[in-house]
Amino acid sequence: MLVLALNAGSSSLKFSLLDSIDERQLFHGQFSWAGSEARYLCRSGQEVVQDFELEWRGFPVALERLVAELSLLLDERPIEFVAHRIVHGGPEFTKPLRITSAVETSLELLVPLAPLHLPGSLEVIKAARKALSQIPHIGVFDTAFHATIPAVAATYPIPQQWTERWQIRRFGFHGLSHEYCTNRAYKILEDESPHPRLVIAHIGSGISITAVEDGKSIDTTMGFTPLEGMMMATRCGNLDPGLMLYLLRECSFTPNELADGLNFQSGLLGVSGVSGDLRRVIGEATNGHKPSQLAFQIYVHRLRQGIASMAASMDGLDSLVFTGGVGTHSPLVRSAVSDGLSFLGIEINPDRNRDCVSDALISTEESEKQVLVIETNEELMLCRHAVQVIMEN
Ligand SMILES: Nc1ncnc2c1ncn2[C@@H]1O[C@H](COP(=O)(O)OP(=O)(O)O)[C@@H](O)[C@H]1O
Ligand SMILES: CC(=O)OP(=O)(O)O
Ligand SMILES: [Mg+2]
Repeated sequence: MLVLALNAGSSSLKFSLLDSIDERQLFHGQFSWAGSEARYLCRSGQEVVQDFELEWRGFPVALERLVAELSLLLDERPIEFVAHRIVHGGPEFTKPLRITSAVETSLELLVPLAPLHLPGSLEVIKAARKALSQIPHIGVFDTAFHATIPAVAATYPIPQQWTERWQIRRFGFHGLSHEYCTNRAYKILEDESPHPRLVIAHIGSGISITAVEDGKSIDTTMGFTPLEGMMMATRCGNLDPGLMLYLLRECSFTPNELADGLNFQSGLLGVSGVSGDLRRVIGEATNGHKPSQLAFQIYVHRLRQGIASMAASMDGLDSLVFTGGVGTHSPLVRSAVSDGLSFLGIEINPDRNRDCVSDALISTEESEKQVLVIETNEELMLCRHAVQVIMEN
């Protein structure tokens, strides 16, 4: 069966066409949300078979064009179902399911919990259900992998009545990526130890670091929303809640202004004043731009704290995994972060780190803990979960 997997993130929409039988990825590409133009590559394995530009007039146009291009390339072999990554499932959705109009309506209510993600996701779902109306569409939730987080790590220390009345918990995100990396790391490390305790650092536009024990998520740095935790591209990450009260009460911010500032104007962009794209921040920092240098330092400082805190949740770690756009492609970030973690028994080999083509081990032979770089594959997890839903129904 051919499955179209659509992964709507905060900075991009990635797509893959997979054969669910042998899990081969026939085409893979991505649109950038930013700008008025979208460019994508269709890949068959590593070989670029299509490379063309689209005029960006919203996702519906792009999707129609994509479906048309794919059917030509597939020689009319039909797409049999679509799997959608949905970042927030809230308390209601903890398992993958078939998307109906009622599900869409429930997801609209969750938009305030993931304002950077769900509006784009809903646009994608609506357009895809229209363009491919005859086939099932399955929603797979980023939050689902974290349903195993125990109360001690999932509960905020706020009045219990609030927690119960508004079903508040630390949900956690990037579940598809953490799940993929868990399976992949276990496979790579199978000769080393049977059930290594993993700290998985997913570092992309959004960042979450997860503690995985016996294959299960037991703690993670993102919480009720994807705003908690690390400093991100445009998101602030952890703040003193007292600061938000101060900004609201004393500095005449409205809740909407605060939400906009913390989601879209903070993080790397906010501190550097340059960009949320780490490559640009590093470029400016190298040229001596002081705010970009500070942005990079805070970014790394908080990543070290996040990794160490996840290790503490498991009484230590056996292996550290870097993944996500930055984790996979930036030797600089991996070495800067690891340099401050020698107290955890982490030591990376500079040559392996620099030359690494993932998936690879980059720790030294002497390092007490293994450090891996894994190229995540959220689209494959989307396909697997969606197939399960189709089989069960
Ligand atoms: N070589 C690199 N060095 C630093 N950052 C990189 C590099 N390659 C990609 N990135 C960053 O990765 C981010 C995208 O990560 P990704 O996980 O693909 O994003 P998304 O969160 O949209 O899924 C971009 O913001 C880009 O800055
Ligand atoms: C949850 C989240 O932040 O996702 P992304 O990194 O894809 O924006
Ligand atoms: Mg992503």
